[in-house]
Amino acid sequence: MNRLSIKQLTIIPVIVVLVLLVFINYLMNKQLEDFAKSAHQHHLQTLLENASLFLSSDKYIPIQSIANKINHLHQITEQRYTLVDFSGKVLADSSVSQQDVATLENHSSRPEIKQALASQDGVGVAWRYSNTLKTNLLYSAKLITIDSQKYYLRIAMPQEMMFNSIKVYQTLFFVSAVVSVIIVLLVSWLIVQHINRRIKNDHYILEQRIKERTHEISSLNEISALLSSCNSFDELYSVLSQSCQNLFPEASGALAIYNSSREKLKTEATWGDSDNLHNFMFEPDECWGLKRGTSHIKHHNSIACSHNSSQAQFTNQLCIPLTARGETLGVLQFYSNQENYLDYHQVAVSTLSENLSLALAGLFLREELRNQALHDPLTGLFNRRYLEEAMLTEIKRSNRHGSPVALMMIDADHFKRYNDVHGHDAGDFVLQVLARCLNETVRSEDIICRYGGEEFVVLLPQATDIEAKEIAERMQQAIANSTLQFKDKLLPSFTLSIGVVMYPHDSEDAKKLIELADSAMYFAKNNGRNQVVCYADIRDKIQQQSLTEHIPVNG
Ligand SMILES: Nc1nc2c(ncn2[C@@H]2O[C@H](COP(=O)(O)OP(=O)(O)OP(=O)(O)O)[C@@H](O)[C@H]2O)c(=O)[nH]1
Repeated sequence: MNRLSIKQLTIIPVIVVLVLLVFINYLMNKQLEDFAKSAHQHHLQTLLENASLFLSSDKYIPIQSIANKINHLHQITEQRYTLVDFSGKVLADSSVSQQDVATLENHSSRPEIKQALASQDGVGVAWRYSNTLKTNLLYSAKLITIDSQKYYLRIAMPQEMMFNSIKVYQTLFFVSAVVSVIIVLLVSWLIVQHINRRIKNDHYILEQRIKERTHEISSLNEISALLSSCNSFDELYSVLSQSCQNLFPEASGALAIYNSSREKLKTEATWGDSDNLHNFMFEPDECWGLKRGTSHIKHHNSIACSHNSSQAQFTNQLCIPLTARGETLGVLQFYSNQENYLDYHQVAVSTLSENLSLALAGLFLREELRNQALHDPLTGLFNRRYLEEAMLTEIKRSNRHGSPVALMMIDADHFKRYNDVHGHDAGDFVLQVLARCLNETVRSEDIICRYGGEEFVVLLPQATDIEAKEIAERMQQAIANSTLQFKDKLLPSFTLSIGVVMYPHDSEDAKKLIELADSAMYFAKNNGRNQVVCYADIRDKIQQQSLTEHIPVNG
C-alpha cells in the first residue's frame, strides 16, 4: 500500500465509478424495459378504451363503417386496430385490406383474445410474433359491446417502437454517465493536483525546517564549544553577541549579569538594534523572568518587563533567567518584531541559555579561584604572588610612559608583643583595620598587597619619592587616628615602620627593589621605628655600614 503513489491511488475511485456504472447500467436497462413495457401496455389500454368508446357510440354499425373507423383510428394513433367477433372471426383490421380480412384465420386461439375472454376486466395482453406483419408486436385486446353484440377490439404496437423509446433513454443515460465519469475524472485530477501541490509545499517547508534545525544544532554546538573555551568575560560577551546575531538574524538582544552585591543587573553584551542597552542597570524585580524563575515571553498585549521599556519598539520580548548550580547569574533577553519568531526559536534559545549559563558559571568559578589564589583571605588584599605579577606589569608601563613607580614596605611595630598582650584574634583584627586604612589612603590605581605576616607592600605607579613619602606618612597618621574597638575592648594604637624605594632610580630589578625597600624599612626599625625611610636617603649610610643585608633589630 505504501508503495502506491498518489496517482495510482486516484485510479481506484475511477475503477469503482466504472464498475458502478456498468452495474447501474444493467439495473437501469432492466428497469427501463419493465417501465417501457408497462408504460406501453398502459398506453395501448388507454387507446383501446378510447377506441372502444368511439366504436360503440353508434347503435348500428355496418362492417364497412367499422373498418373505416378502425382505419381512421389507425391514422390518428399510428397503431394497428383489429375488430374480432365473439367467435374469433376477424371483421376488420387496419393493417389488412377489407378484401383480405376474410382470408385471416380465426383469432379465438390468440392469447390476448383468450385472456380478454377469461379476465374479469375483459382485457388481454400478449407479446408475440405477427404472421401477418412479420414482426413482434405487443397486443392488447378488449371485450366490447356494440349494439348488444360482443366483439373483441384489439390494438397492436410494434415492439420496435418500445425498444426505440428505451434506446432514447439508454442513450440519455449513457451520455449522462459518460459526462459524469469525465466530471469525476476531472474533479479527481484537480483534487490530485491540489493535493500534490500541498504535499510538495509541505515537503518543501519541512525540508527547510530540517535544514534550519540542522544548521541551528551545529551552530549551537559550535557556540557552546566557543563559549566554554572563553578565558574572560569580555571574550564571552563578544562570542555571544556575534553568535546570536548570526543564529537569530531577525532578533536583537542583550545579556545582563548580576553585580557583586547582587542588588542590580548590568547589561554587559548587546546585539542587533539593542545597543542603547549597553551598561544599562536594572533591579531583579523589574524582570518577570527573574521573579518567576522561568522564561517570560511578551507578545502584543501580554505583560512586559519594566527593564525593557527602552525596547518598546519590539512587539515580542523574551527574558530567560540564566541559572547554573542553583544560582541565578543573570538574564538573557531577545527582542523581535517578527510574529512567532521567538516562539519558533525557543528550543534553540533555551539550549543556548543553558550553555551560556554553564560557560558563565565556569568563568565565575575561575575568577573566584583566581581571586582566592591572588588574595589574602584575612585582609582581602592582594597577596605576594599577585605583587610579583603586578610589579612586572607596572615596570613595563613605567618604561613605556617614562614615569616612576614607588614601592613601600610597611611593617607593624612590635606586633609580636601586641599579639602576646591582646591575643591573636585582636592581632588579626588590627591587621584588617590596617588593610582598610591603607586602602583609604591610596588612589584606586595603587596596589596594596599583604607581603606576609604583619608586612605589607604598596605599589604606587607614577608617584614621585616626595609623593610616596607623603602617602606613607598619611598611612601612619590614619592608623594612629583609627579607633581599634575589638569586641568589648578598646585596643591601643600601634605604629608603622615604612621603607620607600623608587623605580627606576634605586634599581631596575623587581626583586632588588623589594630587598632595598626591606632594607629601608629595617633601617627605620633600627632607628626607633614609627618612621618613613626613603632608600635614596640612607643608601650611603647602609653601604658604609655594609648593611645592604638585614640590619639586626633591637627589641
Ligand atoms: N594576629 C596575627 N599575628 C600575625 C600574623 N602574621 C604574623 N603575625 C605575628 O606577627 C609577629 C611578628 O613578630 P616579629 O617579626 O618578631 O616582629 P615584631 O614583633 O613586630 O617586632 P618588630 O617588627 O621588630 O617591630 C609574630 O608574632 C607573628 O606571629 C597574623 O596573620 N595574625
